[in-house]
Amino acid sequence: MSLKLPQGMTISGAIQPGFDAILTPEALAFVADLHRTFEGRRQELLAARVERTARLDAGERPDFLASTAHIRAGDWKVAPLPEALACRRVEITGPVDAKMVINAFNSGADSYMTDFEDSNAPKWENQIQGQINLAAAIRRTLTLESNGKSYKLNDRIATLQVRPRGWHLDEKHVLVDGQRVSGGIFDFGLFLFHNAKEQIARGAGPFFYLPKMESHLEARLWNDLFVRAQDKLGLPQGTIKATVLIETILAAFEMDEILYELREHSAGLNAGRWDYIFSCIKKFKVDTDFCLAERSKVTMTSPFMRAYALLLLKTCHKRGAPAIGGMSALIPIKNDPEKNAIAMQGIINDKKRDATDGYDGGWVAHPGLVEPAMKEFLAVLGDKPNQWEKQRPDVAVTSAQLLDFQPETPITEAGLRYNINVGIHYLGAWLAGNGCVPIHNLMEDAATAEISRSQVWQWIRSPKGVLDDGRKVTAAMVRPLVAEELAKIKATPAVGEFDRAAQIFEKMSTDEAFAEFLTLPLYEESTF
Ligand SMILES: CC(=O)SCCNC(=O)CCNC(=O)[C@H](O)C(C)(C)COP(=O)(O)OP(=O)(O)OC[C@H]1O[C@@H](n2cnc3c(N)ncnc32)[C@H](O)[C@@H]1OP(=O)(O)O
Ligand SMILES: O=CC(=O)O
Ligand SMILES: [Mg+2]
Repeated sequence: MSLKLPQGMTISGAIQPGFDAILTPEALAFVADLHRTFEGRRQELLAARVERTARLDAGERPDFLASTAHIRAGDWKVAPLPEALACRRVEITGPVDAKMVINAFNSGADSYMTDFEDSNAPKWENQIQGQINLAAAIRRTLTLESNGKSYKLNDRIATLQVRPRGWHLDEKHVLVDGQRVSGGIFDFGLFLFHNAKEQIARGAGPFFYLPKMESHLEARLWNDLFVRAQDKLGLPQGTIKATVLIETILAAFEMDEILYELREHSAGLNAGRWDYIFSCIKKFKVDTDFCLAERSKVTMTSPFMRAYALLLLKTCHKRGAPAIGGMSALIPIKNDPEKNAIAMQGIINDKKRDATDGYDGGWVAHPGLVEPAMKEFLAVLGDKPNQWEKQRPDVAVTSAQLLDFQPETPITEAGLRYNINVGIHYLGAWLAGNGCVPIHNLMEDAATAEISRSQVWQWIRSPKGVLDDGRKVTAAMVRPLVAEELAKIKATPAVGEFDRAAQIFEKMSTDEAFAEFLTLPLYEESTF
């Protein structure tokens, strides 16, 4: 099947039946316009990340910006939100395949964040089929027959929010004037073009989640993109609403500024804890003083995570914006009631803490978690849809608290093996086109896997990368463990390209250079 493409655009992805309904000449022309208008700025902002990294590597430490002190001190609020975004006690998230989409919409959650990002491997087919699924779901025509089960949408479904890819990712199958299009612009542009008017007519949307930003200038780029997109499509300015994930340590110092940049389009902030931990490791990876304990010991009650969560909450409510909690990686455990009860208690504790702090809602990974999470928010909110009015004058978070990276211990052989095992398993699944998998009874996606692989890299290099029995973590220690953990994974029924994944994992952990994102070399490597 061939497509009619706008001038200057080429598409190398296979055009399967039905893809032409999404890749229409008009929608592609809209994407090309956004690309031509904003690609220069995206590249400048990506270059600014590289410069900032060099300064951090040389010992600079982030702080609240002097140049934007007036914004932090100012008395302003974000624009009022539509009714459809007032109640977000439980938000379920998940990748864009048809079964997940239907199950998430029907899950009983208030909201559903559909994910072209952390939980989705950006295979060309996943991206376009995901757009097809969402367009059909919005029009209430999405159905599926699978494994003898019939899936269709309930009368009452969750409010949709869409997470496009972050600024660092390209869509390699689509070139405009010989340049790759930004993955985020591609996902956002196609979704908005096909669905904005339909969603407005139905009373909810278009709403987005924006990932992995590192500065308020990156938020300004999204805002400018929204303004142009609304103009081009004849949508009233301010129609688009977006929640920003604060999931980098640098963005934590610019929460007010990010809300301010997006104030006509803001739907608040979300505490994206997994990428946040990864970002801390990445940004301070060469600091010989910095070294976090093994993954399982770094939690929302660790000092730097607690400071970040409270600052996010306080900032949002001061600005009249929702504060949404992140996701525990715990998921229901089948066939083991005891372990399952412990996992459920973990979810309960997580949501209870967020709700009691003042958060308006939080994310869950699985439909089986909607009810327990909802119970904790209902216990605090009662009949109210949110607690935006809850201010936290008692909270005063300093730079030092945001940078108080405890705990540093323990690092055990089991923790090292765990990181290697999860890293290989996740990479293997991703290369096979699956961006979210259960591993050792936890949800693993691109963000959680980043922690695993970056810890191994850092422990090899940091003088503090020492096991609790006194052995220094080294490349020579890691290499045989890679082989052993690979063998364990291959002995399970798990599906993935594990041999290749183990090679990539070993190279990424032992190479001198640190790969900025796991998904960048993987995307180039992948056959999709
Ligand atoms: C760091 C971050 O970015 S967090 C946000 C990104 N991560 C996510 O969104 C996590 C999404 N969650 C998932 O992908 C899955 O829950 C997994 C991979 C963790 C576990 O999946 P599974 O092993 O298939 O779970 P399980 O077998 O218990 O699923 C039971 C049912 O629930 C469905 N289900 C599970 N998770 C979800 C979900 N998030 N949304 C919708 N449906 C879901 C399954 O499709 C299955 O449906 P079926 O009974 O009709 O066949
Ligand atoms: O996207 C969420 C995160 O925790 O990372
Ligand atoms: Mg994330």
